[in-house]
Amino acid sequence: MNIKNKNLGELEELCADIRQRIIDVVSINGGHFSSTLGAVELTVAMHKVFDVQKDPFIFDVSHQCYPHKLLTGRWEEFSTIRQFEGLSGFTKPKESDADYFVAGHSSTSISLAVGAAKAKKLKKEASIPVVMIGDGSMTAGMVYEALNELGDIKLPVVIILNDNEMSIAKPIGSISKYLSKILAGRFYQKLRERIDKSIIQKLPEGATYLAKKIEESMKLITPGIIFEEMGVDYIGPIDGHNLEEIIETLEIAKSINKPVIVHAKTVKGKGYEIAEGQHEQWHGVGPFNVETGEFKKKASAKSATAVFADALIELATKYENVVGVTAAMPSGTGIDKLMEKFPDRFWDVAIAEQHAITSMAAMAKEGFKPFVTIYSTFLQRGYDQIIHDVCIMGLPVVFAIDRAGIVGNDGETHQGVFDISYLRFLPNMVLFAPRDNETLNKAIEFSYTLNKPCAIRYPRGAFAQLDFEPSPFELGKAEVLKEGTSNKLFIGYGAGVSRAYKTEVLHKEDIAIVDLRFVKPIDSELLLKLSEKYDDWYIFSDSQKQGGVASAILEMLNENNISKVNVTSFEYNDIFIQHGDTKKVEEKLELLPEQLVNKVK
Ligand SMILES: Cc1ncc(C[n+]2csc(CCOP(=O)(O)OP(=O)(O)O)c2C)c(N)n1
Ligand SMILES: CC(=O)[C@@H](O)[C@H](O)COP(=O)(O)O
Ligand SMILES: [Mg+2]
Repeated sequence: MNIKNKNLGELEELCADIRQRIIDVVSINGGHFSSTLGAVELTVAMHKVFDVQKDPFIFDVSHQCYPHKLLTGRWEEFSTIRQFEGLSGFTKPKESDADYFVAGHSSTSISLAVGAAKAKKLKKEASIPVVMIGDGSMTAGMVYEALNELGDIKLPVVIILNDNEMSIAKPIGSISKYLSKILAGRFYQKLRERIDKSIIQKLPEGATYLAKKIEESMKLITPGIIFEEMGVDYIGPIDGHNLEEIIETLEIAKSINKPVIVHAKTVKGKGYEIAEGQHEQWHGVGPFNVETGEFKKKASAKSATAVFADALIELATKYENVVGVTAAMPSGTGIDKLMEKFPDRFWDVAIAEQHAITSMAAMAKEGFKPFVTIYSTFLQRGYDQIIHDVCIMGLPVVFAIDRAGIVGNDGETHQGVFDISYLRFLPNMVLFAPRDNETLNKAIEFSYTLNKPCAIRYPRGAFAQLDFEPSPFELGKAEVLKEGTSNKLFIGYGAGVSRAYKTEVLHKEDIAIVDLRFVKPIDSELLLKLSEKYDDWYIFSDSQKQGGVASAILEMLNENNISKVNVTSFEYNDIFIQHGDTKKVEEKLELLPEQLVNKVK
């Protein structure tokens, strides 16, 4: 859609249409709602002032990119957003040239802009990267690594800081307090403008030293001093819903040919009154009734997250040295309940996965039992910290890995499929997984007794319930759930156990089922014994095949010179898994029990 020739009134009408389209579609499909509604005017202004054909438009996290999708040829297709084989909920260059990069994890945008600006300069292309980043995403370290270089090399980059005073939950830390102070202090901005007009501009020509001194002292009352001191100009705060003000400001920012932050104050959920303001539940939503704001799907079974949180509350009540963190996902990980009950022992550290891990490593050294509660996908951010600060030291940090396996509509940036592969080869690390709610309780109990780093994984949503008696975990011990009369053996890990079980039920033969429980250390004693009885092994696990559970089993068999066993892995094979309803995605991957049973046959 070319909006360059539209006047202010037409652009305002367009904003209203965009909002309506978002409300209509997200109320049916679900999606990231309040962030995207709050970014409508900023996005329209970006498209008015910059040229998406030549200026990289970079959306941080990109969960707020729906208006951008609507403005770049995806108005009709928007009804498929986050659906299987439909539009992605995030930016995705394969979907449109207007999407500069895939994003889904936060705080990468300014680094991308720095790289893009360097490239454009070398290629002698006239182009200005434009970033949109939220206040929550400004808490992560990568942002400051990028600003550190940007303020030094001073390439032209326009950073729109979309400040709605919210992360998913309430924002945490001194950066967010600082930004709020700026928002409260528009007075200083006015004062600065007045000093500029009444003093500096009236100085006689040649009084550059004096002008510089006044300019420097004014920085002390400049709202964005922290950015200015880093070498990046600051303009703001402006009203991020006032189209005229935004367009004017972006024109200035574009013209100065230097790195600049435009600080815009916005309201999350703007335009849908029920969601307006600081309401965490409107960040990411399921289908809802537009009239009443009531969510349509009620959770039926208790989620693994809720089971985990209750188990941890019990543990923390029993043992005072139990502590824990979340990196900006308090409700997503269930840690909100622990922060409420034990405010001195559980923390939200903002979007700072690396810091979360290393700070908990130190707590472990001091004799505490820390739980790093984190989504599988976001644990990737803290990989060096796991190795360098936890595993080398052999510290008893528990990684409670939520959203393991396919997460559904968020898609490839958020699937929790790599954790086993990237953790399994780390010395000192113990990896185990519960198969259902009862064994999740047992897993948490067991984790307390381990004096080593360990990781427990569990899925998004609820476990399928199984009827097997939950026995306590014992280090490196698997469990035979059922013997069989055929020569086949089903081995499940975590939520894979229930898939193995469902497949067995559909099969005509009587097949043995083992819950592996530990992928590291693996129960070689039991598996070697089973190799005498069963020749065809099938591995069920919600994890990447390469380096995953079947890999661990094959390594063990190879080390023990067992060649008579055929191993078939029903893990994900070397693929970034796309978005959509989990069942549809699994069907496409041919991983539904009714599909697996045919493969086994
Ligand atoms: C590395 C990483 N950690 C956590 C998240 C989960 N997450 C997605 S959006 C978000 C909040 C971002 O807040 P902000 O940037 O202010 O955007 P808003 O939704 O307020 O517009 C969080 C924590 C993520 N995407 N990436
Ligand atoms: C954009 C982002 O990273 C989060 O909002 C994420 O989509 C939350 O996922 P859950 O819905 O699984 O908590
Ligand atoms: Mg925000």
